[in-house]
Amino acid sequence: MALKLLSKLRNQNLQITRNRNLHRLLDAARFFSEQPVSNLSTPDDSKFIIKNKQQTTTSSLKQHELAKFAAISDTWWDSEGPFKPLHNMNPTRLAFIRSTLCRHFSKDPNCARPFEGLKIVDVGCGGGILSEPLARMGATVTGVDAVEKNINVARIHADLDPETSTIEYCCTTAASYLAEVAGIIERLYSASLMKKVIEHVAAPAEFCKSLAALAYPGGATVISTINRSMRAYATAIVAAEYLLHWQRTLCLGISSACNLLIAVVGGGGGVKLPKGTHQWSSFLTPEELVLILQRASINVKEMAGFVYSPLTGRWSLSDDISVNFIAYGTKDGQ
Ligand SMILES: C[S@@+](CC[C@H](N)C(=O)[O-])C[C@H]1O[C@@H](n2cnc3c(N)ncnc32)[C@H](O)[C@@H]1O
Repeated sequence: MALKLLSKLRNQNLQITRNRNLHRLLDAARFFSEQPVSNLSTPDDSKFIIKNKQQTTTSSLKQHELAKFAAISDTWWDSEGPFKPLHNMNPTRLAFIRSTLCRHFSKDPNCARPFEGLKIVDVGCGGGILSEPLARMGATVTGVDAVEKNINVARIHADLDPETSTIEYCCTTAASYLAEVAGIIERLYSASLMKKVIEHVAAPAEFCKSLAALAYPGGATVISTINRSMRAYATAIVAAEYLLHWQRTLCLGISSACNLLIAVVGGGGGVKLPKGTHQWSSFLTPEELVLILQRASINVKEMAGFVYSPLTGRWSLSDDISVNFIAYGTKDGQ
């Protein structure tokens, strides 16, 4: 079984930024191929089981996570607020999405509206920070989020510009949305995207299955998330959520030391996040994500990391996937 999976992964011609990463992925594949899919879900899934007449499904919702986003929903478009990291990362993640989707759909990445003719679903769209530029690039965009306040903010903001007012926003989960469109090929998408969401859901494997099913056969999926590494713990949690909070109450000298530490470990992006935004145990390693996606009929073709430069205050794409990373995959079939 493990060997079959390994050779399948090798045959996929996975384009990963470093061979070292490819070996790590294959090693992990050997381990995870022996684990049932349910082991890749968080232990508190049982609280979120929804039963209906036909089947038992595991809901992707973590109510306490959703409450965190609802509480700060009016700050989505404040580029200096809690969502500053997402605003800062946007050009970099859009560059990856533009290059991979243009390659996949044979579009010209250099034209003004490269996504003309593509239907894209942005799952866990929040206030629409990513959905809006996708619409400006010509895509027909649907944004889906489980928090009503987020969807309201996204709708109001998108309506301010005729180019983004075309975005369709729905307050629902990926699974419920899928139940609506399942079996109607015209309602499926060229690409399904999920940015910084999987680390907030209860059942990542189920969630990815819904995400994959929203794309038509031969379509694409792009996912970004945070690696469950020690470095991610140091930067995305300790530095971004705690040190920068303490910094407010400490003297200037210590404050500079905090900044230096954050700059040295990198990846925190020099931004202050609300405490409890992330739970390290909910992060997935790239190896786990590849396996989960594979089981959802998505073959990961390319992966890249995001790194933050404290000198320029900017994010860029890198071969370092130890903290923030993004993956592009294609869906089986034509
Ligand atoms: C960190 S935000 C990311 C927002 C957006 N994708 C971006 O990168 O700009 C995570 C979003 O996922 C949403 N979310 C969490 N669990 C969800 C679920 N099961 N179904 C749909 N949305 C969910 C939250 O409400 C929140 O808006």
